[in-house]
Amino acid sequence: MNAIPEHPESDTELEFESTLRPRNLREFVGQEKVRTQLDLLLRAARLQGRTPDHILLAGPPGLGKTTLAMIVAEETGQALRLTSGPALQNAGDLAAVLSSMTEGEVLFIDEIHRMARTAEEMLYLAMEDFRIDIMVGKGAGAQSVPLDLPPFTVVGATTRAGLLPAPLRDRFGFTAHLEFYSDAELERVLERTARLLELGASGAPLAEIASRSRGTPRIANRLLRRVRDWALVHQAELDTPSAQAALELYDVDARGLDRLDRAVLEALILRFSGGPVGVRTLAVTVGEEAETVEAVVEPFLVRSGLIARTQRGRIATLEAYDHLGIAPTSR
Ligand SMILES: Nc1ncnc2c1ncn2[C@@H]1O[C@H](COP(=O)(O)OP(=O)(O)OP(=O)(O)O)[C@@H](O)[C@H]1O
Repeated sequence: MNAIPEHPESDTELEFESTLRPRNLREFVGQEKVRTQLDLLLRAARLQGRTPDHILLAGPPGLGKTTLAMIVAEETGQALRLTSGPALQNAGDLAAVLSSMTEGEVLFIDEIHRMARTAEEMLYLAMEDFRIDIMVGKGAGAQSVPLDLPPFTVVGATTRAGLLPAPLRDRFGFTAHLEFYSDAELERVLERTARLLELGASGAPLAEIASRSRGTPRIANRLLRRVRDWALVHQAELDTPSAQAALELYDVDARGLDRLDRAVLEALILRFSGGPVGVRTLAVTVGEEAETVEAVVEPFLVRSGLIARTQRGRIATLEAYDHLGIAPTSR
């Protein structure tokens, strides 16, 4: 299991995240291209006095999708409604949300790829024509009653854009592909967080944390908090040795791999002779959900050059053997 979980788990973690969220596009660090594209889209809508087009945000967890949805609402001066794919398990669940939307509101649907098919079909119509058909009554007497909706903007977020059916993908006027952050960008995220938390830290220790944060702001902020705890308990400065000691304690290695990443790599090398092997088989071997391995572990390990995707499955690279200190001759 992850020592530093990918998703916020406790109320304090959630509260911590929400206090750190940038409130507008200027405060949002990195993702230059997406920021420029989004800024243009919002400004054009404002100039034309209309609601912005629907927006799809795609990318691994913790890169800022929820934050961007909140920024869209903030920048358009509208309220944000939050729901998620798993909460929309039938058309009725979605109808309840849509029928109470007011003009211009922003509807954020997290994990939109996990909606039920019937809800998805209702959403196509709502996004395209701002209309839904509601079933009233049951059995032979059931009737479909059309309901007009005011214009609104859907912001969908997904870690798996490929799983969205094409008709739904096509309803979005703009798809933003969020990329992992560079170490320099993460350092800027951490500088901002350190300032907001009044930690008085800058420079080298933040660079150390940034380089172990898997290109992900959520992880960077989380690790900073663990380092702060360590420095507090040991009555030490929040400096580079404190950062190294704290991160070692939480099993985050010099390249940012955590226990789950290493378990996947070790399984690939030791149990499957370096591959090729399917990602689902790897997930079962390490006792983790396939979706977590596919959406979180694999993109990071591929980006780090430690595993490669081939047509026949995943293979460990020489760098992976090197990183784990295993001789490639054991292949
Ligand atoms: N570009 C950024 N600049 C500064 N902080 C950021 C940025 N992106 C994300 N963060 C911070 O990282 C944390 C996680 O971001 P967010 O919840 O928006 O990610 P997400 O992509 O929606 O993740 P998930 O898909 O798991 O819900 C938040 O605390 C947010 O403040």
